[in-house]
Amino acid sequence: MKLIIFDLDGTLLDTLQDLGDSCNVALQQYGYPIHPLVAYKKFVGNGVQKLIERALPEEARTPKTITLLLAVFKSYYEQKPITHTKPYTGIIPMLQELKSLGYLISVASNKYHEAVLPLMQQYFSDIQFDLILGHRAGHPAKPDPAIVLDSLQTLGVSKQDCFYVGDSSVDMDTANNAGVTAIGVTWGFREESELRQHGAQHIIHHPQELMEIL
Ligand SMILES: O=C(O)COP(=O)(O)O
Repeated sequence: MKLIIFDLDGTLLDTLQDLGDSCNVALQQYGYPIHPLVAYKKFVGNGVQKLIERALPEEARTPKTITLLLAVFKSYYEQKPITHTKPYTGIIPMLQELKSLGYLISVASNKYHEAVLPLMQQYFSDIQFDLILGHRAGHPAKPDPAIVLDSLQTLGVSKQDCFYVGDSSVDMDTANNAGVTAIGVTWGFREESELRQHGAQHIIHHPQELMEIL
């Protein structure tokens, strides 16, 4: 059976504005300069702790400050209604088609696991994902291949039957580190050149193009 593993932020869901807004609220609360949304395209990808670290001025990137801002970020991100997040155009029909053709589908995100689950419930409750994994404390984050290898083991799939789909260098590195096929998507947060430099074996510009590769 073939497994398609999807990254979440920038691949299935456009989460940029809600992430950026939440981080800007935290920055503002402690008197640090905020960023335009476009800057967040480069900050997202290695989990929320890294997002906050990158958003802070270099001299303020201490563990204590990051922890303080992280608490504000999480309370805002988890409590405010998620208003701007949405699946990219064509994602839902593509997922439905994969399921109807018998593929296994899963999510492997660097977003903390507790935030991944409600988002999946809110936007994909009609689609039966076979596994959903966000970043869990004590587990290495992507680009470490552990999350992919765990998924393969849990679902009983071999590497050659696994395709990993993502929008960033972190995703391409993760797929290559795990030894599975790396598919880069250009509708997310990063440039096609970045995906190619990090070993994308295929590049797609619209979700429907995925079907041609599988
Ligand atoms: O939270 C992040 O930084 C990125 O999450 P992702 O792995 O779903 O892109």
